Amino acid sequence: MKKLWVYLKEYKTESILAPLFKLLEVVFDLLVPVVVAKIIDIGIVNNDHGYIVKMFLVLILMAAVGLSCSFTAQYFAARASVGCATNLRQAVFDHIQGFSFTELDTIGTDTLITRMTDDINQVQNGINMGLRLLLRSPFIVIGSMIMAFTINFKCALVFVVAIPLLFVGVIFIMLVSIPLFKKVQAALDRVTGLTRENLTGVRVIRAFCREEESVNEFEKSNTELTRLNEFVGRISALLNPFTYVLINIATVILIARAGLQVNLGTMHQGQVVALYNYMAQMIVELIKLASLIITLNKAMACADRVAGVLDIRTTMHYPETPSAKADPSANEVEFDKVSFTYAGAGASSLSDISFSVKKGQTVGIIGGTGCGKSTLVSLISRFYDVTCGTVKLNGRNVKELTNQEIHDKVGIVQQRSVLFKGSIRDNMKWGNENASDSEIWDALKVAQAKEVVEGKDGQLDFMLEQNGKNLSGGQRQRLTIARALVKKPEILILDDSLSALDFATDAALRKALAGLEGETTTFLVSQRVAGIRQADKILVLDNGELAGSGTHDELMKSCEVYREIYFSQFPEDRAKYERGEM
Ligand SMILES: Nc1ncnc2c1ncn2[C@@H]1O[C@H](COP(=O)(O)OP(=O)(O)OP(=O)(O)O)[C@@H](O)[C@H]1O
Repeated sequence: MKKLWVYLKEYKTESILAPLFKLLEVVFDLLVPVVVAKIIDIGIVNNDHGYIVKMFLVLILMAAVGLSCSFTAQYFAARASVGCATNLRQAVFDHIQGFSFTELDTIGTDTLITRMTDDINQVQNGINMGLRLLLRSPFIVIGSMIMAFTINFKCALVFVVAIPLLFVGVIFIMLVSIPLFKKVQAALDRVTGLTRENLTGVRVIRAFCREEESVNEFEKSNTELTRLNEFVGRISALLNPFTYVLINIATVILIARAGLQVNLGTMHQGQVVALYNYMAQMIVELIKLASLIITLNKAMACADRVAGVLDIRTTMHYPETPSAKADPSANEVEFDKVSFTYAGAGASSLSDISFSVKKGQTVGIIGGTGCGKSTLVSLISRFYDVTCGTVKLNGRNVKELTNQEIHDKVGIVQQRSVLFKGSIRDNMKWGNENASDSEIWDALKVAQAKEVVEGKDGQLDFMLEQNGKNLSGGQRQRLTIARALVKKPEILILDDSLSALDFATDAALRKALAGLEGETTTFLVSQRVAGIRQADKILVLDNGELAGSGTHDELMKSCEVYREIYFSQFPEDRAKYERGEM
């Protein structure tokens, strides 16, 4: 929580001026009953029209000055709250960029989205209301009490009893409702998560006719959110009847006492009206204070959640400068007894993996679903830190390399093709921001995406929509491959990223990759033997373990897991193999 004050400190002047102008407004509000009392006790009692008109003009002047103070306070409060929320949103966004995949997996994107949007909006609202009303309401309440004392001591004692009782009630309800607001925001996370999952997977939902199940699941979460909101609402709503009952009892006692004093001749009617007005002002302010407290509770619960994101420290640290020199004679990539377990997962996804790859080699990685292929390649670009063992690039532990160095060296095309809103050129420049158009076209040519881009209006200037949704799946894949090629990586990883390509394009792409200038080391993750058969080295994974490594021919002889994968895809060869013909 303390962390968030830093963002408000930048708006120190506004944060001081907003309540200050609000207090000025309060001074005028508190003087109104005194002026009204004078109109009654002097103007009306003496039938002095001149005095009444004069005081009436004073009232109008006070209202005008009060209103300008109120506008000015609103202006400063809005500047401070919006500015603080903008800085906070930026800071949270920047902080999230530093998270490793482990932190992102652990906290989850849905809650991050809610915290960056709804939670920060609630904080903004809380700051705005707090700056304007947090001082105003108590000031009016206490001011009314003081003014009541200046009018009549005995009657003012009613205020002295009523006000502490009201505060106790308000604080009690506040303490009960704060933890509940956190639960509401967590339920909102779940609704956001479901909404995201359902909207992004809407095509699959329709294809599997799962609309009804989706609607039911959403309804369940939504109802839970409503139930929690209603529960918190009911508790918070207790504030209003509680304050009303107390204030009305106090008013009745006040009028009874004041009436008695008027009869005794120790008080004027105008003073009774003034006391009643102070009591009425207190009611309005206490109701405002009650709803302010609800808003502030909500804002504090949300601020806690936002601060929770800022409190997360990344577990992955990169050195500022490389702490060792690359050894050109060493293997390009080397895994030494590597094991890896995802945070929070019970079982390890990779166990005791060792292999080495020379510069320029093509490595195929094959294995059944969930055997650890993507996990293995994600360790090369240090998306995760190994649990045991070491991953080396050119003889250096990846942990000794700077972030920039790793990302300059390794180009990875992931299973899911992600493109961003913007022109094709902008997307290609993610690979290398200084890439010329001709370098981009070269990469597009290798990725078999040249024709795709040539067919679009404006070619490299063609605007992609969010996630590249105005392209087909295959077109997206080719563009993501081109994007990785633009930076001319020393190590290129294609993580099952040729799956949406037809056979002819797949073959042409592989040929083009093989003909790349320089010595690119390529990792091809595939479920299809045909896709990796020509590789210099094939790694066969089975349930997180390395079941074999070697060329296709070597593995056909030595690795049963590989043979089984091969025969499942080429069943006609099984008989030949059994007859010893291959
Ligand atoms: N972020 C994650 N958190 C926890 N477990 C994960 C995570 N990602 C993958 N796993 C688990 O790690 C194991 C290996 O997953 P991985 O994605 O590497 O498999 P894969 O061989 O690439 O599968 P596929 O061929 O289906 O893409 C699986 O059991 C999976 O459930």
